[in-house]
Amino acid sequence: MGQEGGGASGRGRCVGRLARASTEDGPSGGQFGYSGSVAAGGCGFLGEHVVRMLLQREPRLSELRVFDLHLGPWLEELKTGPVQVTAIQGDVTQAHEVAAAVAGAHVVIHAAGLVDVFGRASPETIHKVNVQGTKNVIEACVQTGTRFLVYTSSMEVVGPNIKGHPFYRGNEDTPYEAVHKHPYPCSKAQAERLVLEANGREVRGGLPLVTCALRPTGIYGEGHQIMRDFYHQGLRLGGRLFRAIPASVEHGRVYVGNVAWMHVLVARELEQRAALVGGQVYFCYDKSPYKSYEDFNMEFLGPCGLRLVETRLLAPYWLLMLLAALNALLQWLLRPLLLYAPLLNPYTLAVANTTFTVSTDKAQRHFGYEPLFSWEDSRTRTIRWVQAMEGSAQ
Ligand SMILES: NC(=O)c1ccc[n+]([C@@H]2O[C@H](COP(=O)([O-])OP(=O)(O)OC[C@H]3O[C@@H](n4cnc5c(N)ncnc54)[C@H](O)[C@@H]3O)[C@@H](O)[C@H]2O)c1
Ligand SMILES: C[C@@H](CO)CCC[C@@H](C)[C@H]1CC[C@H]2[C@@H]3[C@H](O)C=C4C[C@@H](O)CC[C@]4(C)[C@H]3CC[C@]12C
Repeated sequence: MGQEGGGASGRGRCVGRLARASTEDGPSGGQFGYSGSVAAGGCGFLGEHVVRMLLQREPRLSELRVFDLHLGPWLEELKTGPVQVTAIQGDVTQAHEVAAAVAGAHVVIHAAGLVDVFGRASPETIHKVNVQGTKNVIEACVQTGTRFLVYTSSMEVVGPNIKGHPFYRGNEDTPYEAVHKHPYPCSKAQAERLVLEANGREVRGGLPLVTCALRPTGIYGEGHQIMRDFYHQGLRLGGRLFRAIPASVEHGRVYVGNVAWMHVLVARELEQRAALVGGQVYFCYDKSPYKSYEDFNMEFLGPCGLRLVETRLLAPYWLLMLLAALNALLQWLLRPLLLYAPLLNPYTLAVANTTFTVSTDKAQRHFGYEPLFSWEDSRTRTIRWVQAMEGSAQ
């Protein structure tokens, strides 16, 4: 699955039936049927799976608009199918572009966002894309009369918090001291609140908006950039990765296909179950095992030839904290000259080193969600994807 930000097409260029978002030449409300959907961020890691899942598993769908800042070349292959797929290059921070893309759609799945816990983007940019962008999506629904909105939130809206409190097999009602300091979780928490508060707002035509938020834990699967990074790092280190986090720290993970399926299902069910689902949050879950972040990655990287070397004596936690702090300092010092954004920083270390796992059936109870992919399927698909990567150790 392609997910590189750049995509093949530059701003304003076309892939398939493609439009540049604008209120003048964008899709018009009358052009699309009742079953039209918008997948915002539809060319990202999760977004691509959502797009493909909608096309495979949503029989009522007649038209799909894929809205993204960077369009992927893979959209080309979708134009031959029975559903009318319109790729729209646009920016969620531009209200008029969002409104043009949303006009006349039945439902919007908003998975567009700036996912950055490494300090690549400024806090202002993260806020603009994740918070202002979400405001724009909500206002577009209200102004154009789109009634159903599914927002991709994140586990980080809850935690882990900076105090390192464990969230062990928690659910949507588990009390937890959510403390947001980092720009990314702050932005996701604000955006989620906006989406939930918008539930019940009157949209054009007089009917109420129905919204909900899905909170994935760490997503894995085909197209996962960080998995790719770890794999290449392991190859560079002679087929080894070094354990940095105790195996006892559990990190919640969920397969991308199941996260996509949950989005498609809730988008379908929002209309019939508006009173129950509207204004609700749901963790994304499946049967993936509870493991540490590194042990979980080894489920895929192990069969691809990498091994995890135990280094507790070589790398005690205080040393990791020191390295993370050093990385943060270097990032700040080098900022005027270059972008230094390694995986390890005080925030990522805290997230990786704090137990955060969910155990819930809320999505099953509210809208009949069952994981589409078993753990064995999810694992096999992810391993095949890693093996197919160039430079495989196999
Ligand atoms: N990856 C995870 O583990 C994870 C976990 C929980 C929640 N999430 C959430 O899921 C969503 C998707 O994440 P992902 O991992 O697929 O990230 P991603 O970066 O692969 O996808 C995000 C997509 O949004 C698009 N985008 C970014 N800025 C935009 C803008 N200004 N206008 C229009 N499109 C824009 C990007 O081009 C990209 O295609 C995000 O909202 C993220 O917060 C991800
Ligand atoms: C100490 C390192 C030695 O191997 C390991 C560092 C791993 C970190 C880079 C990742 C550990 C946990 C990840 C996050 C988590 O899976 C959930 C997320 C939620 C989502 O909304 C965005 C991505 C992320 C923050 C994810 C990012 C990478 C980790 C911090």
